[in-house]
Amino acid sequence: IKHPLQNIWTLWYYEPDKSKSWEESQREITSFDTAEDFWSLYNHIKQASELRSGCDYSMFKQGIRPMWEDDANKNGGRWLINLDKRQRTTDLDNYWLEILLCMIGEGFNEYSSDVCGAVVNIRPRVDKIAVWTGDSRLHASVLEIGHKLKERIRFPPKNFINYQVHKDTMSKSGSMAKSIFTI
Ligand SMILES: CN(C)c1nc(=O)c2c([nH]1)N([C@@H]1O[C@H](COP(=O)(O)OP(=O)(O)O)[C@@H](O)[C@H]1O)CN2C
Repeated sequence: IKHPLQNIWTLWYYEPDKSKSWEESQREITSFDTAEDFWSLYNHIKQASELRSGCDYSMFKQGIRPMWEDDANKNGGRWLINLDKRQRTTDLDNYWLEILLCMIGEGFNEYSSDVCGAVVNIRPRVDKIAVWTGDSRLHASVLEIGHKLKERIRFPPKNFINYQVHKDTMSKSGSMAKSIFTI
């Protein structure tokens, strides 16, 4: 028999399309709820580093759309990892896979219920990976998730990741949204 996961997860793919709204360009690929089905999906699709600039993968718990406005995300925020160009060939795919495995394996322990999903953005200058949590006011939970994230992907301790509230990211002026935590 297959190894069941605690949650059902859905993979989304975003490709910029001038003729469509941002939301219409978010395409639901498929959902899975066993480890085996995760691996068949993962081995079947392009690696994040092979996507064209402007594209995203998102993996969220079934029923949560990969957007700020979803009820599960609207009071939440994200731990944001910025990767420079060089890291696209070295770290991007490794970090992304580790984060996917951590999420589907409920690796954030008692705080796994606060995790909504993760997003990887392939961009011309800086690629980004983010873990989205459901309530930015649960500071203990947010911080635990952040520390677990850095530990799991073996992020260099001297490098920092920031937690941004989605409401601040939505209203950001310029490229830098406010961060409420930096670890
Ligand atoms: C429902 N809705 C429209 C809506 N809901 C959303 O949840 C949502 C958007 N729109 N996003 C749009 O993409 C632009 C780039 O963000 P980016 O995160 O790709 O990052 P870059 O600026 O391309 O690096 C954002 O500025 C925003 O326009 C992003 N986003 C998450």
